[in-house]
Amino acid sequence: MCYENFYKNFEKISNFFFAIGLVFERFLAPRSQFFEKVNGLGVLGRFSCSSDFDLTDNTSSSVFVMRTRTTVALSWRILANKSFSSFSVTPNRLVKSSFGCLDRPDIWCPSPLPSGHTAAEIDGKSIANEIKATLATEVCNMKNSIGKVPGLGLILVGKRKDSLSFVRIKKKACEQVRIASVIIQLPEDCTQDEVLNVISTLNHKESVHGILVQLPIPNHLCEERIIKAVNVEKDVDGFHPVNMGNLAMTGREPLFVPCASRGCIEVLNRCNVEILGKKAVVIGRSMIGGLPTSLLLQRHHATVTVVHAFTKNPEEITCEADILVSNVGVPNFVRGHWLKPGVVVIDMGSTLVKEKNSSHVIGDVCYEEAIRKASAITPVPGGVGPVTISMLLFNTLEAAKRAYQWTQQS
Ligand SMILES: NC(=O)C1=CN([C@@H]2O[C@H](COP(=O)(O)OP(=O)(O)OC[C@H]3O[C@@H](n4cnc5c(N)ncnc54)[C@H](OP(=O)(O)O)[C@@H]3O)[C@@H](O)[C@H]2O)C=CC1
Ligand SMILES: Nc1nc(=O)c2c([nH]1)NC[C@@H]1CN(c3ccc(C(=O)N[C@@H](CCC(=O)O)C(=O)O)cc3)C=[N+]21
Repeated sequence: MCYENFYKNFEKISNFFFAIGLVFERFLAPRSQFFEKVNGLGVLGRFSCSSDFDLTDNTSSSVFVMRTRTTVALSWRILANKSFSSFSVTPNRLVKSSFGCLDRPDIWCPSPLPSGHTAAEIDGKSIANEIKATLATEVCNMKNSIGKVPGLGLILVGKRKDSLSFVRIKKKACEQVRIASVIIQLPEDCTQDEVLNVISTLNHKESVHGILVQLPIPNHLCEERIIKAVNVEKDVDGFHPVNMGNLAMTGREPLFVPCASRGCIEVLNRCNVEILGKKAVVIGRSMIGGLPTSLLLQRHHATVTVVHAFTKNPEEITCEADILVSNVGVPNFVRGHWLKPGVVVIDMGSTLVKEKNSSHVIGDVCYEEAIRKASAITPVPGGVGPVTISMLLFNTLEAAKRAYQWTQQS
């Protein structure tokens, strides 16, 4: 009875919100900067006023309680003037609620974004330039104070076009911030020992503070042994099992965090995207991309789901994400209908595609479709890739600072 009385009043209020929300959404929102807040009200109303349940039944009552709590939480968020992305955490699948399992289909669908909506394009190049400017100053200060600069050794086995291109980009970035770099190229058919010898030489070289073996390497070589051979203190890729293990363990600090994953968090932070408590879905679980990114997102207190090649119906998982990271290497893999409206998309895919005489890189996400749904998205090229490179420079400077026990103040 108590519920019923409360519900009657509650429904009146929520219907009122719903009506206002609809009016704004239909007539004013397309021209109003206040759409985000108003849409939130529409969502709130729509969420709470759907009355397809019977209050006499216990399960429905618990749903009602859940709706009430959600609505109160949403109201608080609206009043607290939070951003649109905050609304995207609305639980739209009551069936999965911990408040009781209902054998019902979805009863609320997110309202569509206004027609003509396009996501904010995240400018990774500018972010990378900002980071590089700070790093360049620090490298210069180091040089002036102790007469040393950080050094990076890049090992490239074989002649893969994409690897060659990535290594060149890394070397050029080093030059921009005055980090010394050396590329050591080995033939496709080199032996395991030859690679290990090069790593050992660089491990002992005082002027080299970071070592990177460009991946993938030819199949006859043992990736595991090669990565393990890099001195943990020079492992600027963060792929050494000790660094990766420490990343996975709460309370432990890896010496280096993989550059792409750090780049992903850097992009989210700089775009003021809240990570804590958000649903993040990472597509891919490779050592260089998906796995460390999922670990790092957990460290930032996101609730993380990993999608991989054996995941059934991946779109059912991705469409719940507030933050979606894709690291697969298949162009246009992620389609528009895989996304929840308002999601923030980080496209880590970077596949080199040949076209007649030229070649260019393509991401994993179908950009044209995604911009109709996402609130923000990293393009390819010019998104998270350049930030990844700047994180490699950051890690190399960190390695040198540790080696010389040098800090800005000293
Ligand atoms: N921008 C950046 O900073 C970086 C970009 N990259 C780019 O990311 C892409 C992936 O690289 P890399 O991690 O080396 O590739 P890998 O091939 O090592 O890993 C690909 C991942 O995608 C998963 N996958 C493959 N097919 C599917 C599918 N149909 N559905 C769901 N998941 C699938 C695989 O799952 P499973 O494990 O089950 O096989 C695997 O975990 C490349 O384009 C690369 O250039 C990589 C690192 C950094
Ligand atoms: N040991 C190792 N460490 C890596 O970090 C590593 C690796 N191996 N193997 C391959 C992947 C891939 N990766 C990219 C980094 C930057 C861009 C990048 O800067 N992309 C530019 C475009 C590049 C272009 O135009 O060719 C952009 O997106 O704007 C892309 C991909 C690092 N990886």
